[in-house]
Amino acid sequence: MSATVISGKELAKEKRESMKKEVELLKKEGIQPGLAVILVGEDPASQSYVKAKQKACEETGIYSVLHKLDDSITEIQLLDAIESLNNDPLIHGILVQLPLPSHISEKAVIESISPAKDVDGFHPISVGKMMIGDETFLPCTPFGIVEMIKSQGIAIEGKHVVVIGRSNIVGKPVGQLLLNENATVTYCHSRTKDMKSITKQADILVVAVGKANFIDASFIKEGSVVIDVGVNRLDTGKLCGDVVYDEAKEIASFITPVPGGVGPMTITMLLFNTIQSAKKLVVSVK
Ligand SMILES: Nc1nc(=O)c2c([nH]1)NC[C@@H]1CN(c3ccc(C(=O)N[C@@H](CCC(=O)O)C(=O)O)cc3)C=[N+]21
Repeated sequence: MSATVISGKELAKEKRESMKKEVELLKKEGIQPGLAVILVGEDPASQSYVKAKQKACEETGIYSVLHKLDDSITEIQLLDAIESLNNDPLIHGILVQLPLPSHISEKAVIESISPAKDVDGFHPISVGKMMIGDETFLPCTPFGIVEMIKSQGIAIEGKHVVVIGRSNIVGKPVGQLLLNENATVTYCHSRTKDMKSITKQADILVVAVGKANFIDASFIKEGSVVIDVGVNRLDTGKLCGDVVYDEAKEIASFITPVPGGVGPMTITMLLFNTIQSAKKLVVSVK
């Protein structure tokens, strides 16, 4: 039997429609959610992601500003730009597009963003709160993945989740969020021995490696849920995930496609976090 395809694109569309209504109501209260995106340099992939984020803001009624900075900028200049956005009352969310040029410390930059405007959820304060289950901005890709799983009525509690990848922006936090939902979580990574024997036990397999065709059908348990976080641009220009989709689709019960899967949900949760941030301000003004 062929798996049910979880369309991130469709779910994103639904969520963005209801967020648009929420933004209209907020505007009536005199507040328009505002997102600032900082892009350093000319990387074509980063440029296209940033464009997609801006378009999504526009469609939802969120105010967005793009700060395009030359890649010769110094770290101090970038930190100054962030500081002025931290103090800008029209801005509720700040996103610095990663990766940054190698002469700039990503750690210093992330830590300079006010935790109150950290809509990416990358600041150590946000990460710590997520870890202990306190309310905070959740990182957009992991948050989007949890929403996709829940949208299908799939129970997470008690399930064996296997995450392949341990990056700070996807692998580690997606495991933590699913643990918070009472899953049993195992992490696999480049030093894992006999990865297949572990992934074969996964009820929910999250693949965040960044290598095209890394996971074929032989790694997947019959009837499992396969979440493909990979965004790999092939030489042909085609975008593909980390999973051999056509094979996996015949074994899994649910699968996310690339494109049209996790990517559009990442942007949607960024909009969600920006609206949440603006709402906190409304409450504090009242
Ligand atoms: N501070 C920061 N926050 C991020 O959230 C962040 C980042 N830096 N750096 C880069 C990654 C990557 N990322 C994606 C978002 C959407 C799609 C997306 O919507 N992809 C479409 C296809 C897009 C295309 O065709 O190129 C899809 O999968 O259907 C992909 C990748 C956010 N990132």
